[in-house]
Amino acid sequence: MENIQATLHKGPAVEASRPIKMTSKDVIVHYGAKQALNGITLDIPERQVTALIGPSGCGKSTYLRCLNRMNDTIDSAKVAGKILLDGEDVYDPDIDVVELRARVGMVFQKPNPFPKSIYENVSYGPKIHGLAHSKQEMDEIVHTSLRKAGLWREVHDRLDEPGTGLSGGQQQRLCIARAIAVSPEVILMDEPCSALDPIATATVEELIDELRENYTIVIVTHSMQQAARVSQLTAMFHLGDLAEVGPTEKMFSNPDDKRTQDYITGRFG
Ligand SMILES: Nc1ncnc2c1ncn2[C@@H]1O[C@H](COP(=O)(O)OP(=O)(O)OP(=O)(O)O)[C@@H](O)[C@H]1O
Repeated sequence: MENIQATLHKGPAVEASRPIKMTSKDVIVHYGAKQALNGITLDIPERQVTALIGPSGCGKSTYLRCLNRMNDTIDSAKVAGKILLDGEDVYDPDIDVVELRARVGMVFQKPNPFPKSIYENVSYGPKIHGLAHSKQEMDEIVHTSLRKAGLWREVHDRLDEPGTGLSGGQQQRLCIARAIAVSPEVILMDEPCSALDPIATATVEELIDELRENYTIVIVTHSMQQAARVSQLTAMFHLGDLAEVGPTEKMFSNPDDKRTQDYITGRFG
């Protein structure tokens, strides 16, 4: 616990009055007969990093996937309850899911660039969403996204080379550039550093800290040091329940719930 306290982010703590970007109310998820989430009610503050922590199998990824309806792609998954983005029900039948996933983008555990050039990896989303009307506009989007993802300096002279030829950390930042290219409001990250070495992890963590200026970020992480370093709000999941949510500093120094206390001191998980 002392170690984690030493790594706590020294930036501004979560502001009590921060506007709420996404809200979930009583979210229940079943995979077939198995219940994975038991009724999650959680507010995600705008332009902050919210970390989802908890032992393996407690439902963190399931919850994350509800936020942009990625669970729709799993046949056995049934989602109940409400999830609102700026007050709008993301499960409303009139919602265009492709549009929703542009507004609420996702970065996965394993970097997954398309087997295409660096340029095409970033331009693909803007192309299908019709965001550029000329080659010049597309170049601008691609270059800006790569800059925001902290990758421009490393790749600007080889945009035509395959994205899969980059290092793991660069590939993950390429995936972040790809998410940024369609101007998302929220970026969901499911253990984005678990396949990366410590140096690439530090670079991605610094990037997450910069990105929160413009984007709302929700990150699933197994690393409590990472949650402490990058997030302002931490939500602790346990066996499909939300055990506790609070400012990261408080969660790692003085949690209210015994399950959080036990988890962060390594008693289980
Ligand atoms: N596609 C699926 N089909 C059936 N059950 C699933 C599926 N995905 C997850 N589950 C189950 O739902 C529960 C929650 O899983 P989930 O992956 O959300 O947890 P997690 O906290 O993200 O775990 P981890 O930290 O190990 O990634 C687990 O019991 C898991 O086995």
